[in-house]
Parts: sequence; structure tokens; C-alpha cells
Amino acid sequence: MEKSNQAHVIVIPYPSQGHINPLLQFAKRLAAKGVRATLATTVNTMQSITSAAVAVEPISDGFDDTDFAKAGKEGDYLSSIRDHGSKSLARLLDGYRAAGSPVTCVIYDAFFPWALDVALRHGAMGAAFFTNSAAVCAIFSHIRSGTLTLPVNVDDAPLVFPGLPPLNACDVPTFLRNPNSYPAYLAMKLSQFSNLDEADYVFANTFHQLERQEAKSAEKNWPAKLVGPMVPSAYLDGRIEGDKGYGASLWKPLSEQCAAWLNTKPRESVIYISFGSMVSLTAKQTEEMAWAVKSSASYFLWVVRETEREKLPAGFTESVKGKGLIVSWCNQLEMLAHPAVGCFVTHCGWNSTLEGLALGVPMVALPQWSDQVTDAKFIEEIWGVGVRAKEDEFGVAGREELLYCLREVMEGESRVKMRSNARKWREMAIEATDEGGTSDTAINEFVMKLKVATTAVEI
Ligand SMILES: O=c1ccn([C@@H]2O[C@H](COP(=O)(O)OP(=O)(O)O[C@H]3O[C@H](CO)[C@@H](O)[C@H](O)[C@H]3O)[C@@H](O)[C@H]2O)c(=O)[nH]1
Repeated sequence: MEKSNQAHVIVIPYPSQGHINPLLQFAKRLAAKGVRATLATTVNTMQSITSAAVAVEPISDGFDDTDFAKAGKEGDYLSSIRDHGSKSLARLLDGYRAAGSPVTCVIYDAFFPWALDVALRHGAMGAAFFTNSAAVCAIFSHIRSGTLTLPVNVDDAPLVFPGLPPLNACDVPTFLRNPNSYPAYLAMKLSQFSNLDEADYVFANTFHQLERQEAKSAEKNWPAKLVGPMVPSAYLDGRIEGDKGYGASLWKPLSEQCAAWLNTKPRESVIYISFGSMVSLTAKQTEEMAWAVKSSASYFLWVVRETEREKLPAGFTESVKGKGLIVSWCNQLEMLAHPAVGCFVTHCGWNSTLEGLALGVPMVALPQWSDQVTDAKFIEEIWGVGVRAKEDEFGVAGREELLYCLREVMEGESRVKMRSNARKWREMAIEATDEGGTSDTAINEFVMKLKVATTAVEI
């Protein structure tokens, strides 16, 4: 049997779009630096991976023959993937060792602390990868250290921690203020820190210029290396040949139709709207948004997932023909990079936030849950690249408010400043990922350690 002396990593994302994208991108960055990278993902998500830069292996979540949405309660799914995933990861690690290509390091989504236990038991290193902003991780790290207790109460005074801006009630990750809203997800988010002390590395999808201070504030409990933004190379440094997309899509993107439509529109005349892969707006929220885009003077391209379509007001699609295009999914990066797009209405998922920054597109922030509210605060107040829509007492951003926000970004006076800030963040994102940049250097140091560890195993 021939022994390989190539460093080998297995990368395991939580099986949703917002997690597969950054972890797969990290795998591709490592592969471009000579590391053998294998993505291990659930049977249901395997066929959505098209990237040729990595090998793909299945791990079981216990729902191999059925849709995991049928898992019932979130908690049931999470414990199922832990139990089945641990066993399949162990089998994979044994298999690679037996085949003469042992795995040097398991890079696991921080949602899966069990993967670290399996890696260490099998003599591999373990590296946690966090998919939220450093600010959000810092807040969670305070819970870990006991300096913050649940439920977080910010009704009387803002939450103040060194390195973080004062956080008002509307800026604190929603699960922390309402721990009972999604208990299984909250438990999973808190578990990210359960065995973190044992991890050989901790990585975060952010970059120094953007969140140096926030990362530093959490260093003791969360010693993360900042390696982001995990956005395909073609949109940033351009150093990885052919890296024009994430190489993973859980739904079929209607990219050609979108690009053809955008090509007919003037520069910065289109509002791009997307709420990511998980958020589900209420019919009321959808109606308010529909009214606002119809009333605005700009064109719009709106991603409404198939399952959300019935919430659009009756006859809306026909009534906006020529002005708006509604698609079920697209290649978001291509849209944001298109010169016709002048505004990004976003739910502020961390990937979308980073993509908006990396592509230099000003945003209207419409956060819905979890970390998104904190990201929205930074978009508006700290990075100055957007405006956050205010919600009424029922938690809905009304039509007039939405229209005001769209106008602010597309036509308002502050538009020039937002645009220039957005351009500045884009430049800094490129600088971080380019040769010798802070993220590139952090990745190189890791690759060097992987190579040393691989040689040591050989000896
Ligand atoms: O039509 C579309 C719409 C979205 N995307 C991509 O889908 C991803 C969506 O990720 P994200 O913006 O982070 O949103 P979610 O899918 O909602 O992500 C979940 O995971 C994130 C990372 O942990 C969290 O920040 C979010 O709150 C959580 O909802 C991005 O890379 C987009 O480019 C497409 O490719 N096409």
C-alpha cells in the first residue's frame, strides 16, 4: 500500500446553504494551497456539491433516504446527526487511514462539537469553524464564561462589553433574549463552546480590518484565527483559477435568466432582494415588501423561494412585469457583482452580509432572527453601508418604512457615503484575502502546520 504524504483535511458543514458555502470555500482555499480536501456532507446535500476542487463523501444524519425536513422537531434532527454523523465520520477516518491517506485535521462546523471528539479519538487534529460574525461569537463567549446569563435582559440599559458597541435590545441575538423561542438551536449554538479548549484551531469567517476589535475582545474564550471572507476567489483576489462560485446550491439557480434581465438595466438601477435559505417571512411582511418595491422608482429582482411564493399578493407578479423579476433562487454573488444592482435588501445572514461587503453593495437591513439583528446593527451603525428598516410594535417593517429605506439607498443623500463606505470594505476584503493579506497569512500558517503534522505522522 502506498502512503501519501499530502496533508489531508475533512471538512464537515452543517447541511444548510449558509454553512456549506463558507466551509466548502475554506476547503477550496486549502486545496488551492496543496492540501487534499474532502467535504463530508449528508446524503441529501451531496448531490448539490458541484465543486471539482474537493472530493465529497457522505456522512449520515439518520435521514439518508428521506428529506431531513421530515425529521420532526429540530432537536430530534440535531441529536440524530450527532449520533449517526459521529459513526460515519469515525468510519471515514478509519477508511482513509487504512487506505494510506490518513486525515491530518478534521475541520468541523462549530455546530458539531462531536466531530472534534471523533477526530481526537482517531489521532487527527480538530479545527472548529464558526460561521457567524466575531461580534456574535464574542457575545456567545460571554455566556460561556458566565459574564452573561440567560435570558439576556437589555430592557433597562444597553449591553456593554469591551470591544463591542453598546447593544440595545434590538441588537442582541434573538435566541439570547428569548431562550425558549428556538431551544434546540440555542442549545446547539451554546454547545459550540463546550469542548473548544480541546480544538487545535479555531477559525472564523471574518477578517481583521472588519472585526479586529470584536475578535480580540473574545480571545480568551474564543481564540479564533480570522480567515474570511469566504467568498469565491473570482469576486475578490482572483488568485484561484476557475473559482467563480461556491460550487454548492441546494436549489437550482436561475442565473442565466437573471443575468439576461439585469443586462438590459442601467447601472445601479436595480434593487436585489433575498432573505437567504432559511428565513420565512409572514404573508403580512411579504405584502409590505411587495408594496414597497412596486412603489419605488427602481427596478427589482426578488428571490422568493418556491415554498414562499404563495405569500405574494394575488396578481403581484403580473402587475410588476417589466419592472420586477421574481425568481425562486439565483447565484447571489453574480447578482451582487452585476453593475446594474445598486442595493441589496437582506435578512443579514452572515454570508449575505459578507457578500454585500465584499462586493461593495449598499444594503437595506431587514433582520429576522438569531445573529441577523446584530449584523444589521453593524451594517448600519458601525460599517456605514446601509440602513436598517425599523419595525412596528408587531415586529413588522411597514410599507412606508421600507419604501423610505429603499429610497435612502437608491436615491437619498446618504447614498454617496454608503456607496463609498461599501467600496472601502470591498477593497479591504480583497486586501485580506490577497497574497500576504491577514486572512491569507492565517491560512498559510495553518497549511504549514498541517504539512508539519503530516510529515511527523510519516516519520
Ligand atoms: O438566491 C439565492 C439566495 C442566497 N444564496 C446564497 O445563500 C447563502 C445564504 O447564507 P446567509 O446569508 O448566511 O443566510 P442563511 O441561509 O439564512 O444562513 C443561516 O446561517 C448563517 C451562518 O451561520 C446565519 O448567519 C444566518 O442567520 C442563518 O439563517 C449565501 O451564501 C447566498 O449567496 C444564493 O446563492 N442564492
